[in-house]
Amino acid sequence: MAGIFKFASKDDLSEAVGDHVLRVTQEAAEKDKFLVALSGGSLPKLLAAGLLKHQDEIDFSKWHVFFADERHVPHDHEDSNMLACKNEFLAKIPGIKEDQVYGIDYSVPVEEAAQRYQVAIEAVTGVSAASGAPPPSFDLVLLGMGPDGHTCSLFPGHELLKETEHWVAPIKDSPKPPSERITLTYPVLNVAANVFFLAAGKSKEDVLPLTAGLTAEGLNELGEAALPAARVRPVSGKLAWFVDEEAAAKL
Ligand SMILES: O=C1O[C@H](COP(=O)(O)O)[C@@H](O)[C@H](O)[C@H]1O
Repeated sequence: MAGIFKFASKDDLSEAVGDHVLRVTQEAAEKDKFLVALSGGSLPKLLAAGLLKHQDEIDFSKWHVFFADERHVPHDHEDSNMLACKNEFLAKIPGIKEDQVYGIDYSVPVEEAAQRYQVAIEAVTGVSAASGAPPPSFDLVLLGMGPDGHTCSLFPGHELLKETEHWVAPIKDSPKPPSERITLTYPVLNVAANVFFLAAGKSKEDVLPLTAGLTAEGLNELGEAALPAARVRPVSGKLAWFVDEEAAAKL
């Protein structure tokens, strides 16, 4: 089972995540690049206060910000995960410049957009998928989870859960609109150095025991039948869940 941190309110949760992000950046102080993947949904709002609180202590100049998943829409579209993150905190942090934030190319078909996003990750990390090298390790991946147990744009029962080759994949039939999206895949998620899930609210209470609360043995037994969020288990990185009391009611 992952480390689970439980809080009385969303504000407390946000503050704790901010403290942990600060700690992780301090631990990576000797690195010249800090690779982050952000999510959309409820996460940008949940994360904002905690992160902004530490904006003078975190060296954002090293940050390269990608999105764990993104909807195939223009950058100023209300469904854009990047826009949500910009509105909530990215645009409020002077240390993060426009060219440190990697949006998808929505002007090309979603398959091409996914491929180009992987190329963008290759360019920043210097790791080439074609060379057969293992995927690069993000320093910090911040994930949300839907009430159905999806995370990123990895949905229960979807073919993409079986992806073993690509780091970024397109999806054209997302059960949650909009239908076209790109998403990081397990090969890259599960080599991250730190994965933090943020989950708050009653709509998550039924799914928390099946994801955050699932033991390693339980995961082994379920195998591919486990919910997408439960299958994010970094092989040597750290996994932590930040949840509020409402979400944790059935844990
Ligand atoms: O569609 C998405 O949903 C998930 C979960 O969203 P939430 O509102 O239930 O937190 C989110 O993590 C993902 O980035 C987003 O594209």
